[in-house]
Amino acid sequence: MNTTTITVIGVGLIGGSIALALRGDEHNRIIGFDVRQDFLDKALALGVIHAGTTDLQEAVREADVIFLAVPVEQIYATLDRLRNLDLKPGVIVTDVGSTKSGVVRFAEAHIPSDVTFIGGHPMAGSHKSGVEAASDRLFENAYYVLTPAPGTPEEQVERLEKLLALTRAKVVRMDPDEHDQVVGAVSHFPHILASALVNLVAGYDNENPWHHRLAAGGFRDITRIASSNPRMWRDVLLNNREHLLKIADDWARALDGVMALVREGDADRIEQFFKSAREFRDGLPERKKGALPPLYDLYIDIPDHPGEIGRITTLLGAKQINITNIQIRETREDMLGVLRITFRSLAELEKGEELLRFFDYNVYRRE
Ligand SMILES: NC(=O)c1ccc[n+]([C@@H]2O[C@H](COP(=O)([O-])OP(=O)(O)OC[C@H]3O[C@@H](n4cnc5c(N)ncnc54)[C@H](O)[C@@H]3O)[C@@H](O)[C@H]2O)c1
Ligand SMILES: O=C(O)C(=O)C[C@]1(C(=O)O)C=C[C@@H](O)C=C1
Repeated sequence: MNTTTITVIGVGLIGGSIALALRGDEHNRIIGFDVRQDFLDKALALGVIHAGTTDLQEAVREADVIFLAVPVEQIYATLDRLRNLDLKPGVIVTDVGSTKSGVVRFAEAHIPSDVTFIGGHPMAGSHKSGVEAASDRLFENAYYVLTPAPGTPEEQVERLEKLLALTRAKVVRMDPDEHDQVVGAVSHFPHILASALVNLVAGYDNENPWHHRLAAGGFRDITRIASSNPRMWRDVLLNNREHLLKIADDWARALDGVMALVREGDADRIEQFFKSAREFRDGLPERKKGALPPLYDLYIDIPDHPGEIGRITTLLGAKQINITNIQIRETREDMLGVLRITFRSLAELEKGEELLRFFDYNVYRRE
C-alpha cells in the first residue's frame, strides 16, 4: 500500500492530537510545520510527527492531505500563503478552526481549482495548549464536523472521512453557518461567560481575598475553560460576531427573567428554573473519552517540606518515567499539599504510581 503524506500546520494541542491519531496507520507519514522550531523539536521528541520543518513549501510539497491547526486568523493567512506554493494536484486542505463560515468563504474564493478545501472542526479539546497536551484519544467519541461546499467532489470528502476514522470521532457534515450558530451557543458563549465570571470575581477579590480562598467546586467547574488560550479565543469571537451578539441578547433576557423571579421571591418558578436546566443537562449524551481533561493524572499528598516536589520528580526521572505536567493544587494552609502529575500514558501512570507508593507516598487517581 502507498504512503499517504499528511502535513499538519500548527503542531499544538489539536494538530498534535490529529497527528498522533493518524499515526495509528503505519502507511501515514506525518510532516509537521510550525512557526516555532522548539515546538517542532518537542513534537519530534514526543513521537508526534515523523519530520518537522519551518519551511512551508518543503512541508506541503508532497502532501496528500494538509491540516490547518492554527488559530483562526492564522488559517486565513496560511490559506493565502498556500496559493503561491507548489502543491500536489488533488491535495485535500482541511482546517480544525472553531468557526467555519468565514474560513469556508475565504477558502472558496482563494484556493486553486486543483485543490479541495473541506472545512472541519473536531468538537473536543481542552483549556490546555501545546503539543505536550496532545493525545491520540482526544477526539474519541466526539463529533467531528465537516462543512464541505455543495460542489466539493464526494470522493474527496469520503477520502477525508476515511482518514478521520482513525481519530475514532463521529464524523458528521453540516452547513458552516448552522455550525457557527450551534457552536456559538454550546462552546463560544460559555467561554465568554466563564471568563466574564472570573473577571467579576477577581474584581471582588481585590477588595476581599476570601473570594479566591472560598472558590470551591462550583466556581471551579463552571470556570475551567477560563484557563483557555486567550489568542485562540480572541480569534473565535471575532469570527462569530453576529451569532454571539444574538446569543448575548437572548442571554441577557434569560438572566433578567430569572433575576425577576428572585426579586419577586417566586419560590415555585425559581425551583422550576433549576429543574428544567437539570433535566436538559442530565439528558446530554455522555462522552466516554476525549473532551474530558487529561486521562493520566495522579494525585500525591505531599508534606509541606522544601524540596519535596524535587524529590518526587527526581524519583520519576531516575526510572525514565516521563511526565507532561505538574501542578500544586491549592489546599488548606499549613496542611498537606496535593501535587497533580500528568503522565503521557496509562503505562507510565501505573509505573509512577507503583514507584511513589514504594516510597510511602499517599497516591490516588481521583482528587
Ligand atoms: N483548544 C481547543 O479546545 C480546540 C478544539 C477544537 C478546535 N480548536 C481550534 O484548533 C486550532 C488550534 O488550536 P490549539 O488549541 O491546537 O492551539 P495551540 O496553541 O495548542 O496550537 C497552535 C499551534 O499553531 C502554531 N502556529 C501559530 N500560528 C502559526 C502559523 N501562522 N503557522 C504555523 N504554525 C502556527 C503555534 O506555534 C502552535 O504550535 C484553533 O483554530 C482552534 O480554534 C481548538
Ligand atoms: O474542553 C474544553 O476545554 C473545550 O473548551 C473544548 C471546546 C468546547 O468548547 O467544547 C472548545 C473549543 C472547540 O472549538 C471545541 C471544543
